[in-house]
Amino acid sequence: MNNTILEVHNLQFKRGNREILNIDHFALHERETIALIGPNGAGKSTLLQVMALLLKPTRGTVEFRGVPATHQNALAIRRRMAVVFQEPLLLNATVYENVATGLKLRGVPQGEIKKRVDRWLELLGIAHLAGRRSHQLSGGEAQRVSLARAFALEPDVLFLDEPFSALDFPTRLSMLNELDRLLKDTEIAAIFVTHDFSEVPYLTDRVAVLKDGRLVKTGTFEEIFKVKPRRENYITSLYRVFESDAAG
Ligand SMILES: Nc1ncnc2c1ncn2[C@@H]1O[C@H](COP(=O)(O)OP(=O)(O)OP(=O)(O)O)[C@@H](O)[C@H]1O
Repeated sequence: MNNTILEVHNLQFKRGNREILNIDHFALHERETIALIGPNGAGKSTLLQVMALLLKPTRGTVEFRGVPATHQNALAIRRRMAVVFQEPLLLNATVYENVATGLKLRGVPQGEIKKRVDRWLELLGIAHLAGRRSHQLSGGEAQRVSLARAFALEPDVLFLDEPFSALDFPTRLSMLNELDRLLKDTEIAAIFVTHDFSEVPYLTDRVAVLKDGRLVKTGTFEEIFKVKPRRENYITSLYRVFESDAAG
């Protein structure tokens, strides 16, 4: 496929002497959603942060639309990306200001900022919270703000690091469905990190399995799990994906 938006080559990431990641090649394509899964400590968050240019690899390259990231172009590339973390990390300000701030920093004109913020607060069902300060929000509301902030940036790539793991089950389910719809509508490419297999069928064109810092499998949901993706809880049947280390 030549519609690659983000790609890593010959990647190694070390903390001190300890190798955390060692990945020959991994690519995200335009409009694609990849679920990055693996056990605790496999290196999922680290890989996400390396791909989002928040951590510098010890060796190897991250390419954005075929251009290797360097010290000189990293900021410009990062402005084409947005990250949503497990903790919403909101500013101590109103919901509106939280969504608007990134746009101000990017020099988006005032009128356009208002249009975009209003649109995304509406789409995420939090328009009524625009004037509410961040510390007065529930966990689910705060994560909606965090998603609105990311989508309002109109990124080319969205990184999601276990964004819903702190939410209760019904909230998580509705957020997964909404996020799936928003990604389809906007055609933003995304990497979604989760260690909860029940989330995988919601946001997946392909699945990448990371174990001990290595990519042990990539493929469609069916190729990886040998079952059709259905939006229900697969927890027990899906553990077999970790039984083999064969790359694929
Ligand atoms: N700041 C840090 N300093 C030292 N080691 C770290 C740091 N952050 C992560 N690690 C180590 O790097 C390895 C990979 O961590 P990472 O958070 O990327 O894994 P993960 O797959 O996202 O795990 P989880 O599912 O538990 O979130 C782990 O062994 C972890 O202990």
